[in-house]
Amino acid sequence: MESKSAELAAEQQHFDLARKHRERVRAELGEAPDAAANAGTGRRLALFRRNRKEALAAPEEQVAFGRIDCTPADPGVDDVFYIGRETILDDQRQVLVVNWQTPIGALYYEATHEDPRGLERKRTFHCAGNQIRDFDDVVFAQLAGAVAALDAPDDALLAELDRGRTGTMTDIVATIQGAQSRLIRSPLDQVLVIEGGPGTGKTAVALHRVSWLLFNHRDRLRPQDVLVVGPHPAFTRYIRTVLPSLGDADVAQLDIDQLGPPVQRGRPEPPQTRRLKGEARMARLLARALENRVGTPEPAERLLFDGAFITLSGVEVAAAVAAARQAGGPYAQRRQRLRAQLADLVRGRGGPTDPERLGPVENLLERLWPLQSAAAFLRALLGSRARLANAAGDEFTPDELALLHRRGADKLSEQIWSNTDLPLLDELEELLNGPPRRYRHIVVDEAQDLSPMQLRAVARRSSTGSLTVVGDLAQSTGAWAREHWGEVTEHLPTQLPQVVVGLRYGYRVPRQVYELAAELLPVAAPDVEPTRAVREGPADPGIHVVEPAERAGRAALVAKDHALGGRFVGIVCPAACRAELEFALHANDLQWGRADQGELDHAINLISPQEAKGLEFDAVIVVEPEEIVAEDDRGHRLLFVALTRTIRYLDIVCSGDPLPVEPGPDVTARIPRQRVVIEPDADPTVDMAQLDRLAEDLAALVVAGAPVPMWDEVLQRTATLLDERADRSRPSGRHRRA
Ligand SMILES: Nc1ncnc2c1ncn2[C@@H]1O[C@H](COP(=O)(O)OP(=O)(O)OP(=O)(O)O)[C@@H](O)[C@H]1O
Repeated sequence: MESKSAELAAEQQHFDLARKHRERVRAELGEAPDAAANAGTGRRLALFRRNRKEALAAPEEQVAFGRIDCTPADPGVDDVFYIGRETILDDQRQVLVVNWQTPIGALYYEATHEDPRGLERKRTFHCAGNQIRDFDDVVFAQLAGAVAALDAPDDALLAELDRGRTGTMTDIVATIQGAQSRLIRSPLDQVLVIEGGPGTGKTAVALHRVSWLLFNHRDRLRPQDVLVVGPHPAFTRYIRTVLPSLGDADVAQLDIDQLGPPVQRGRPEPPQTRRLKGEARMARLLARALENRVGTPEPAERLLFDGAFITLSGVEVAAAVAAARQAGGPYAQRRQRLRAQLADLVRGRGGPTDPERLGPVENLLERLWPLQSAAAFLRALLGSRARLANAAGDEFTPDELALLHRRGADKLSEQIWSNTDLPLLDELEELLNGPPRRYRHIVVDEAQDLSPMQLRAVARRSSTGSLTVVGDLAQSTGAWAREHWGEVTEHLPTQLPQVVVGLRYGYRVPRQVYELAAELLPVAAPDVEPTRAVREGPADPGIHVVEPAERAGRAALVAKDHALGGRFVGIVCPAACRAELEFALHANDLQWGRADQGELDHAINLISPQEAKGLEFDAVIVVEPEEIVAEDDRGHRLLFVALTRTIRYLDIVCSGDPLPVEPGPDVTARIPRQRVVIEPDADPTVDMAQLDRLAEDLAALVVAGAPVPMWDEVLQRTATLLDERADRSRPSGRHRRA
């Protein structure tokens, strides 16, 4: 047998050769002459070359991450394949490296001791750039006695998971696990629901599935045919570089609110209204309300053309309206049809034919079938009790209609919309003008929280019914917290089979942290199976129980400590503690990123528990779990989400119960995880300049977070929050505002 150093040298020779040919291709793509017959083709060729070139791995990157040795069909003939991000051929078109997306690539990920898939050996390379440092072998034939070892994660995976995090997700091509690979490669023509606990790789799998589908269904799917929908802007920013790094730059990635029209947002709403406006029966209410806008003709319609009247009988106009009502298609298209019929009637009576002279027809049309925009229509509908009642049918009670009713802004341009208005506007847009741009495959992440109206907005963008739906019922919160996937899939296209498949191994959350978070599961989601954490963390969770007045200062100090250690930090903070925390960060001269503005670009980032969904950090500080639990009807799930955002360190800073699991005794006593002991600082002293800066920051927050007409409301709410805080921090209440 060859010595390891001889083998390493031979492997390095292969890596060097493959790299040489990859660089040859790069040079050729840069130099290829413009042989196109015309300018359009030339542009397309140039674009193709640019995309091809951008898709090539960087010159310093390793050419392959693995190698498989197949059992040779002919004895004496080696069947060895190197697996990498892209296929590399030499100048004789001999394959030096095989793309991970090919069926041969699948063998690398999916061979197991139980089913070696015809492999003798699987080799994993450890490299610095294109320089091989070492490799590990799994020799399948020798595994009979060492099966258990395979259950443990391999070194390459552990090294990848230990890598420090930043504000952007990276691809996992080199370490895709068998179960993940099978989901990535499952058929295009289905609604595939990928479920699994936090950090099982659902998002990563869904994105790699997009790349795999694009590669393997080139004939049916172009990058422009795929849409990825995420829960909020910070998530979209977090995942945005994965697909481009896999060579698929042109896939649309939007957050769910971007599916609606671009209107001014930020209107708050009570939970019952949010719930009601998300229901599917709202679609029927809108459709009826729109049909109700169609008018009834007079018994005789007299139209004045150039000084002479033409009379159309009410019966014939009503027949034209009825025909337009019954014709299929969107409102605007049926309006066109009515216009044409009215013009025909006028022409039949000797009226003008020139469209320029058909003003009276336009007036009649506008009275019978008024032109509508989605926003103007919805503002008028929600602002009128009578219109709501007329459209309600027997589906809404008077109390429900009262929840929907609200006074609209005086001008449409000043209207502020809530998030639950957006799918209504989108629905109306389709009723008025027809379907939006459609896609052949759609990925929906964090789908467990979407309302039926939001799911309808996704479904109407699907031209084929092919979807990848990603989520976790144990993390389902908000007005539409779900218990079963059927509650989600019933609102999605049904022409293709619907399949729910689970991922069971947790790659993000260290064992110690997951065990703590999983104590919530019996209350949060009793039917959900816990995941199996694949690795240990560097430390037990730190529990800091402090006086209320110290809470924010302590959280800021813990964050600072982690940031100084070079870690990417997320502070998950309930709304009730947000202001005090911003104050404390400020007082400690710490800069922070704001997830509510889609920013995760600082060492320390401040996020709400709702915004935490889908994100991850090296170190997470969860502030006041009791408040997080109080923030949602499924508050234990919200806390579960918050606790499972860390890839390494977790700290809980609170003055109440660090793990409010109900029913049960105070858990402080039974948590043996007192890792961090930071001596509490004296109250931060604040000078006037600091107060000015704080005021400026607050003003900037208001300016960035809400349009001008809402400022009063925001400030009033802020005052209420401050009053509440003052009550809690100073029981005497002597500093309360008058
Ligand atoms: N096979 C793998 N190799 C390396 N890293 C992996 C692998 N699978 C998952 N990860 C990493 O684990 C982390 C969690 O993955 P991901 O965000 O996709 O999980 P998730 O199931 O969507 O989590 P959540 O439900 O909390 O949003 C990410 O950092 C991801 O890169």
